[in-house]
Amino acid sequence: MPIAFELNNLNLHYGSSHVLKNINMKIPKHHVTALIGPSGCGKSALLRCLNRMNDLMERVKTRGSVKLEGEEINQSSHDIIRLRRRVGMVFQKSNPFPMSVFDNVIYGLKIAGIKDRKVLRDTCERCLRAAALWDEVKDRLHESALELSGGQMQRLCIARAIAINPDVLLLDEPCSALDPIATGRIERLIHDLRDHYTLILVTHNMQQAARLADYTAFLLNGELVEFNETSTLFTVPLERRTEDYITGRFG
Ligand SMILES: Nc1ncnc2c1ncn2[C@@H]1O[C@H](COP(=O)(O)OP(=O)(O)OP(=O)(O)O)[C@@H](O)[C@H]1O
Repeated sequence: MPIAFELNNLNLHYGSSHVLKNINMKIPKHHVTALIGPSGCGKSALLRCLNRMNDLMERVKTRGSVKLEGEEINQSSHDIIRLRRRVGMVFQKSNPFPMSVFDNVIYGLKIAGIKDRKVLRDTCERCLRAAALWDEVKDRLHESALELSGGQMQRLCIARAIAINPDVLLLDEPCSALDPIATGRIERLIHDLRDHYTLILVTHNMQQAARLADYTAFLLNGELVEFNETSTLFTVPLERRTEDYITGRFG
């Protein structure tokens, strides 16, 4: 199976705390992989290793190898701008820019110097359709994005992330601030996007991981305890610690 990311002996320290411990995993391409585990176990830290967002933090030290399609990204000489173009990110709290819906979606293209109005218009429509938002906003493209609902804002952030044609989308608890209806829409969207992108999802919600993910990784205290097909991990976990977590005995 084609692999998007390959992690070998990945270690991360924030100051004196050892947050990720010898992580080894291969994340399949064009599938949904969920990262689950109790609060503070290192899910977001691991996600941030995949587009080097940890570099923005102070007193952080990353050791080991992270390869994206065979290319080492965890070295200072790696082109971070290119990496972040290939690996888009959507956060827990949607963060539309204070500008119109249209300008939000095409923001990355404008930064890249694309000015052709037709290209910008077509990209905007294509990405809003892909994010299942077009019908709701097609008559409000030039209104402020800050007037959208929370769920619409989150889909707008997904549209903005895919406008620059990434290979991978990192989703850090994208539904945690949403009601069940908006969550359902985002879940359907994630399901549909897997044909075109590699999706890696941090979630607190085990039902969500079970519904959406092809593969699930269970982390505990910075260790990768188990990484398997979701159906296997939730029905016949190999590790006692996984079983205890998914059956609610701790966490
Ligand atoms: N900027 C930082 N500086 C120092 N320590 C940090 C920083 N960010 C996170 N940590 C610590 O790293 C560990 C892992 O944090 P991380 O946010 O990855 O956990 P998580 O599994 O995503 O948790 P949650 O589910 O609560 O979001 C925690 O102990 C946390 O306190």
